[in-house]
Amino acid sequence: MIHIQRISGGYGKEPIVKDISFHVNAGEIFSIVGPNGSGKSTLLKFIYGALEPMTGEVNIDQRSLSSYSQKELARKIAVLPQHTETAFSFTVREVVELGRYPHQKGWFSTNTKNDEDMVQHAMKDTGVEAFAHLPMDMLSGGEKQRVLLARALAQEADILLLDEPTNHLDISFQISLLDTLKKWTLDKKLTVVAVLHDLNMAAMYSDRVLLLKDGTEQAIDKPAYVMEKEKLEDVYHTQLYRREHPSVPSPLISLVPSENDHSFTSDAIDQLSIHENKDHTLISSPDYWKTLSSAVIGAGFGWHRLFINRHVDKSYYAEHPEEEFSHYLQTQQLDVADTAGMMTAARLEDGAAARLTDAEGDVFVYATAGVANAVDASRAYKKSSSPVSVGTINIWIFIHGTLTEAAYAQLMMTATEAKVKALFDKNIKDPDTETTATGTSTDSVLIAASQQGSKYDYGGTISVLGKKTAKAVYDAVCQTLDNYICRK
Ligand SMILES: Nc1ncnc2c1ncn2[C@@H]1O[C@H](COP(=O)(O)OP(=O)(O)OP(=O)(O)O)[C@@H](O)[C@H]1O
Repeated sequence: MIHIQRISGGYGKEPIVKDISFHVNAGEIFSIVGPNGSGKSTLLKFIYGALEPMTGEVNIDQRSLSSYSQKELARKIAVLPQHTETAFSFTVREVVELGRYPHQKGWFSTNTKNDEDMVQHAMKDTGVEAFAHLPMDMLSGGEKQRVLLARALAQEADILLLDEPTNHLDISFQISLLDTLKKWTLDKKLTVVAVLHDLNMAAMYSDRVLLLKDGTEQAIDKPAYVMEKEKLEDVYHTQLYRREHPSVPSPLISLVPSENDHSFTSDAIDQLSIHENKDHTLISSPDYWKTLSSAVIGAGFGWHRLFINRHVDKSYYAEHPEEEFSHYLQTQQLDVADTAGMMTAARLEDGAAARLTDAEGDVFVYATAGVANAVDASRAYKKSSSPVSVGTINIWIFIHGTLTEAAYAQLMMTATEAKVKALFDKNIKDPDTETTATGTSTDSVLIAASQQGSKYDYGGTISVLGKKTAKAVYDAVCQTLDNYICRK
C-alpha cells in the first residue's frame, strides 16, 4: 500500500507539487491526470524515490521510502518513466531480462527457470514475443514502449508506477495494456499508479483519479466525480462535453472544437426543405441536427440532415429492414450516414404539418398516420406477438434551440402524450379490443434540435418548449388522422 502524506517539493526552491496527500490500496488502479506541467511526473518521482520531497512523507507498506535499500525497492516497485534511455544494442529479450535483476543474487548469476518464465509471460502480455531477438533500435516508438513495459512487468513488483504508459501505442495496444493491468490488479493484487493524458482511458480503468493543476489537488475521487464537465473545463481551459459511456459504467469526455462552424441562424426551421414523391417524403437541411429517434435508420442519438419518411406496401417484409432501407437510400443517392429514416404503409398524401413559432421558441412537426393496426397499450398483453404490417404513426419534430439530454427524453414523453390525446379525441379504436387506441405497435418519433440558440433544460408538458411541442404534435396528428378518416 502506498501512503503519501502532505508532499511538497520540486527541483529548486519553488515547490512544483504542493501539499498532496493520498493513499493507494493493493489491487487498485490510481490515475494522475492534469494538464502539461501540472506536476504529474514530479509527483510520481517522489513515489519511486528519484526526487526527495521538501516536506511530507512517502510510505510503502507502512515503511518510510528512505528505509528501503535500492534492491529491496526494486523488488517492491517497478517504474516505467516518461522518457527512458535504452541500450539500443540490446535485444528485446535482453532488455526484458533486465527486469529480473532485482531478484538475482549477483550481477553474474544466471537466469533461473522462474526468471525465464516471467520474461516469457511479460513478453507475451505486451505482444513483443515476435521480435524478442531484434535489437531495440530496429523497433518503432510503440514497440519500444511495449518492451519497456514488459521489462517493468518482468520485475514482478507489487507496485507499478507508470508515466504515460500508453504513449506511442495504437488504440488496440492501449486497450490491451490497460486490460492486462486491470487483470493483474485483480488477480495478483498489483497496485498501479499511472499518469495518463487520456481522460477516457483514466475514467474507464481507474478506481480513483487525482486531478492536478499547478501542482495542487483539484479533485481526488472515483472517475464519475472527478470527470465533471465544469471541473475539467476549469483545469484544462477548454470546452468539453460529458456523457455516459454507451456500454460500460464510466463517464465519456468529448472535446468540442472552439470554432463551431454550424451554419444555422435563427431561421434553422425555414432552411428545411420538403420534397415529396410517391415513394417518400424527404425533409432536408443544409446543416446537421442532433436527433434522438426510434427511426429504422439512425435510431438513438445521432446527427442528421436528411429525414426520410418512406412509404412501403402493407405487405413489406425484409429480414434485415435496416440493410434493405440503406440500399434504398443508396438507390436514391442519399447518404446513409446523414439520414434518419422511417417507414410507413400510411399514405404520404395524408401527412400533415404544424408549426408554432414566437419569441420563446420555434417548433415544426410533420406526421403521417395509418391506424389499421391501432393498439390499446393497456390491453396489448392480450394480443399475439405475431408481426404486424407497417401501419404506423410517424412523428418528426424539429426544434430550433439547444436541448439537454434530459429535455430530449422529456420531449419524447410529451410528444407521446400529445399523440395519445389526439387518438383519444379522434376516437381511434384498437380493432381487437374495441377500446381507445394509444398508438400502433410500430410508431416512431424523432426529435431533431439545431443545438443553436436558446437553451432548453426541460421538455415536460408545461415547460416553454413542451407546451409548443405538445400542441404542434397534437395538431399535426389530429390533422393527419382527419385526412386518413376522410379518405376512408
Ligand atoms: N528536471 C527538472 N528540472 C527542473 N524543472 C523541471 C524538471 N522536470 C520538470 N520540471 C518542471 O516541473 C514542472 C512540472 O513538470 P512535470 O514533468 O511534473 O509535469 P507533468 O504534469 O508530468 O507534465 P506533462 O504532462 O507535460 O508530462 C514543469 O514546469 C517542468 O518544467
